[in-house]
Amino acid sequence: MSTYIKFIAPYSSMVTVIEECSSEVEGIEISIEVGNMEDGAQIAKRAERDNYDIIISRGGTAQLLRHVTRIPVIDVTMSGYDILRVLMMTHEFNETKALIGYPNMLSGAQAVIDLLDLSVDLFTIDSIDEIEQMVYEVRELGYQVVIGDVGIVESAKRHGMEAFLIQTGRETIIDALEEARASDIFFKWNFSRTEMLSKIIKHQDRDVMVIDDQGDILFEAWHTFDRCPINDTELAQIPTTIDFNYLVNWRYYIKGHQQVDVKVEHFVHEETLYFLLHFNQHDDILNQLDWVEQISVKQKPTVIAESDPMQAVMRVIHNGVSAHQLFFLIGETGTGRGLLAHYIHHLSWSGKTLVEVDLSRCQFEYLDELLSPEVGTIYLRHLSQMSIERYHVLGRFLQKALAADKHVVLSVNQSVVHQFDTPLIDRSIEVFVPPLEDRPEDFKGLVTLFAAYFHQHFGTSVMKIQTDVIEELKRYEWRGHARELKSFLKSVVLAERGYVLKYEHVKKYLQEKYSPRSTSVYQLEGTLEDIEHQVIQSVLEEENYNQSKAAKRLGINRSTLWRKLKQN
Ligand SMILES: Nc1ncnc2c1ncn2[C@@H]1O[C@H](COP(=O)(O)OP(=O)(O)OP(=O)(O)O)[C@@H](O)[C@H]1O
Repeated sequence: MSTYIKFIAPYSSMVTVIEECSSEVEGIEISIEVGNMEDGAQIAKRAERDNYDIIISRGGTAQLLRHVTRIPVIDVTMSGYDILRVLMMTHEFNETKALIGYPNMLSGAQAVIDLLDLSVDLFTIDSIDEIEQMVYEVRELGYQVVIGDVGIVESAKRHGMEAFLIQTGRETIIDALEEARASDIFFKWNFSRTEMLSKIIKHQDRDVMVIDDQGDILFEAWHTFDRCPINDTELAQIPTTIDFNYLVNWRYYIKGHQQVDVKVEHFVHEETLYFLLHFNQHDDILNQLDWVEQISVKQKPTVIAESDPMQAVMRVIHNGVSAHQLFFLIGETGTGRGLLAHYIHHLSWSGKTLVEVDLSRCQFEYLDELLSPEVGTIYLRHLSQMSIERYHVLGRFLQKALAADKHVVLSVNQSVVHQFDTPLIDRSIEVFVPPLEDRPEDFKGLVTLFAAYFHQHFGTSVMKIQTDVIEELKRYEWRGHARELKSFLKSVVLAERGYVLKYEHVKKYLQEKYSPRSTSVYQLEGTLEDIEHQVIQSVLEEENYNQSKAAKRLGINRSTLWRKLKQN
């Protein structure tokens, strides 16, 4: 793209030199007019209307033009050569000579005069307004010849003096033309970049970024995000992995539980490739499904397994986890199947998410969403409440899940392997989780663990449990297994003020719990949540730990009941 230059020459003899020089600078189209000061100002105004890119002029005229036009004005500053030429030319004259000019021009002139031992005196002016007065004073001082710029020469002539104009040489004009061209390129580049960025802002794109082909950031604006949600390495990879056959490329990043979608558009501007990135936080669909709960298992779950049957369970899990992906945890509700599912997940996928799925309420058309890369283990519950026709859909999903390298854990009350195809079953293990009465050796560990848990979570004071408390607890029938034991213990330790959980105390609570009146007499201690929990436990007991029946009686749905049970 050419640079259109209006050269306003302050004197006519400059025109020929400019014409000669203009062919030596590439990329310019030049139009020359002669006009000093006010005449020059009129030319500049016309040049602005005619859309010239840049004006070049000299000295006082250039200074004046900067006030009358918005087009950039380049000043052809006088060089040492220009001054040297005029001084050499006037050297032969014997008349006394005065060089009048602005300070910047005179400092160079003084050096030339000193070096060549010339007889010229210098007189400084700071503005055009001082010209007349200075020329008058110089004449009064007896000087016969005046050297200077156009304004000074004209004034000297008016005062009847001999005057020599400092002419601009070729090299100075070429310098000015090159400067005009370089400045114009810079202005245009800057202008179009600003225009491009303002277009982006006008579109009100909120989370956007413009990067160049090196991945360097030129512009960024954030609204949903605090800052760029992808890291520097990911950002730098974008330009190198774009398919230019498409106007728009997409990139997806998993950040925690969120998916970040990046729409990448590319465009060429001034021969440079740029990328416009729009960032979107992808709605986490799993979050919206109320039959799915996403859990991050950060710590290895503590599983009490002192008893032989529980040790056998742990051995099966440890030995099977590397070669098997599908686990059937067979046992009654409250025996710890959920805890074991977390444990299995932690063994292989501690950095990923575990999703708990309530099959009784599952929308099967969304099941594939569970196969997203951040999910490590899928824990399926309430299979018995899923309609039998769904088995083949579930079977297909299990195959896909195993192919996607997930672990799947199913908690069931009895063996269901006969419902599935052989290829699936070959990759599965059945783990029989024993009822609490079959593992009395675990009571001590469980009671200690639960007491510590309540101390941590509710600030209860019990730190130590008397041995006969454990023995007493073993004698009772815990139909809700570990969950019921935990719940009972919660009521007891909440009421306890001392550090030691004593036999008499526990005995009293057990009697109340198992007396016919117990279901309607609640401990009105603790928070509203604690009292609610006692009510839930009583109803569960009365319904023989059938959660569906209990939920129905309490007027809440099954998943709410389950969540409430889990909170404790
Ligand atoms: N062996 C164990 N060691 C430590 N805690 C246990 C153990 N077994 C069960 N628990 C605790 O008892 C409570 C009930 O266990 P869990 O929820 O795992 O049972 P579940 O068999 O999954 O029952 P449901 O299917 O009804 O939820 C949980 O708080 C769990 O942490």
